[in-house]
Amino acid sequence: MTEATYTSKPRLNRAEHGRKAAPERILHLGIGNFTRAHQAYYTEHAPDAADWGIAAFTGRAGDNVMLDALAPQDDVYTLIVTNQDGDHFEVISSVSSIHSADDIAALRRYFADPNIAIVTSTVTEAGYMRDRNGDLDVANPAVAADLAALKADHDTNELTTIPAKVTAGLLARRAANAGAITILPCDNLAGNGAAFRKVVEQAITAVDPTLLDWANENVAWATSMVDRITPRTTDADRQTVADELGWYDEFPVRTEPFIEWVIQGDFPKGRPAWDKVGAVITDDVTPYEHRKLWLLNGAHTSMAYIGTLLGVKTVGEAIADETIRAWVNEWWDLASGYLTISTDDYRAKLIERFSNPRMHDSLLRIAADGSQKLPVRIAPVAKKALADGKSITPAARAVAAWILFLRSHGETDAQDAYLDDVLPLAKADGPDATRNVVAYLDKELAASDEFVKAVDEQKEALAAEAAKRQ
Ligand SMILES: NC(=O)c1ccc[n+]([C@@H]2O[C@H](COP(=O)([O-])OP(=O)(O)OC[C@H]3O[C@@H](n4cnc5c(N)ncnc54)[C@H](O)[C@@H]3O)[C@@H](O)[C@H]2O)c1
Ligand SMILES: O=P(O)(O)OC[C@@H](O)[C@@H](O)[C@H](O)[C@H](O)CO
Repeated sequence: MTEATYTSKPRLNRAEHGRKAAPERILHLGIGNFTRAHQAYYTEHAPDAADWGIAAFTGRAGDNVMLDALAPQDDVYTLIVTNQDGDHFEVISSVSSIHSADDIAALRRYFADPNIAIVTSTVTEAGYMRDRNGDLDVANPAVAADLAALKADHDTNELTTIPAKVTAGLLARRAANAGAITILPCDNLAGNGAAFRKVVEQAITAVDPTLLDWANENVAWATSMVDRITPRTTDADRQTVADELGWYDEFPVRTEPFIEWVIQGDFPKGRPAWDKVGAVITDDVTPYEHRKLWLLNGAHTSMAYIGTLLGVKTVGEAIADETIRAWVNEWWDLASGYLTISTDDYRAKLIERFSNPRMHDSLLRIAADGSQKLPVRIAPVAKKALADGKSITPAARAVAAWILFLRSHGETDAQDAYLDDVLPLAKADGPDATRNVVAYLDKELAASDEFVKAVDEQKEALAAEAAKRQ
């Protein structure tokens, strides 16, 4: 790339390039690139966009890069849609403000505001702070500290975990008599509404059980399937914006043309007319969630580890590799057997999306937090296949690739909220080593000799394939 000159351009700003900030009625937890390409895009395009602004918080303490980058440009940013034949640009203005994950006082104020109608989240699977049974992980020191602090003082500002923060927010909403609210998770997790509800209700029970009745009457738990592949921002994206639009945007976001949002739930205080701009409102989101999570995300997760082991860097390169593509198809054949909605066009579309030559989606982005992803993307299908006597090879291959990835990249590129737990397991040797690491993902799978043997076989097969390619 030629020398970057984007910082020499005038800064993107709301007054010149965007819309006036809309009144804040949506509270978002965990703003990242995906929120900006997806929920903020739908809200921007809704016919009632002028009535619905998003007040967003970063998800984790210290994750303030986006906050700092967008503040000098009034929280507006450039969305780059990567069409096959060129880029399409637009300025998104629907994020009215961004706050730090540490600003618990501000979070409380928003929850206590009766104008806030909806809370959305993209805090990653790890942000739910669940244990292996899907319960709130009270053994986690951060969770335990938050629950103790909030129990002792409902006004404490020393909170770091999402379930405790939401509990603090709901306590404030009850105290302010601010009325009903919808909580609408947008994380890649089947049944994200029920999963989020479970950990928040368990936090409430630990902190102040009297809040449970209030929450039952006032919180509408929605569930959603979200889809739009959104890679990390690069300097090349910043330069493209400067060259094509003439302004300096420190945090543009590049995404694909495809977009989907399927929502199940009630909105007692209203919602933007997202359905007028393509969002699907349904009574049963489950089939859509399984299709997306198993086919798209399951293939992503498999490719992330297999591809990295075989020296491939992006999704586009992985799907172009004949061997990896054949393995993805094998996974899709297996998973499709457990879906209740059609997959033929969906699979063809996925190949097209993964192959978009202008998207450079890094496998390492997708490889993050495998300890949280394999249990929801791969394990459910593996268990069904075992019970039905079907081939478990594609599922075992994904698990084997993750173990080998941790062994080879655990100290370098692997990012995982639970790395301290899984790395020693993955690196262990001995007769029960594979069973123990599989047990971290799923106890039922670990109890299956057939599955553990298949993972061992796939570890050998993948290592041989990697050696062949060197
Ligand atoms: N990028 C995509 O293609 C895509 C598509 C569909 C869904 N999603 C969902 O959005 C989430 C975020 O993806 P992104 O691309 O915006 O990532 P990002 O890195 O741009 O932003 C991640 C956000 O999540 C927060 N976060 C990360 N780990 C957390 C934790 N353990 N607890 C609380 N908050 C945490 C960060 O603070 C940040 O605000 C994904 O995990 C996924 O659930 C992403
Ligand atoms: O966002 P994650 O980390 O849960 O998963 C990584 C990718 O599989 C994911 O971001 C996809 O790109 C996305 O789910 C497409 O809609």
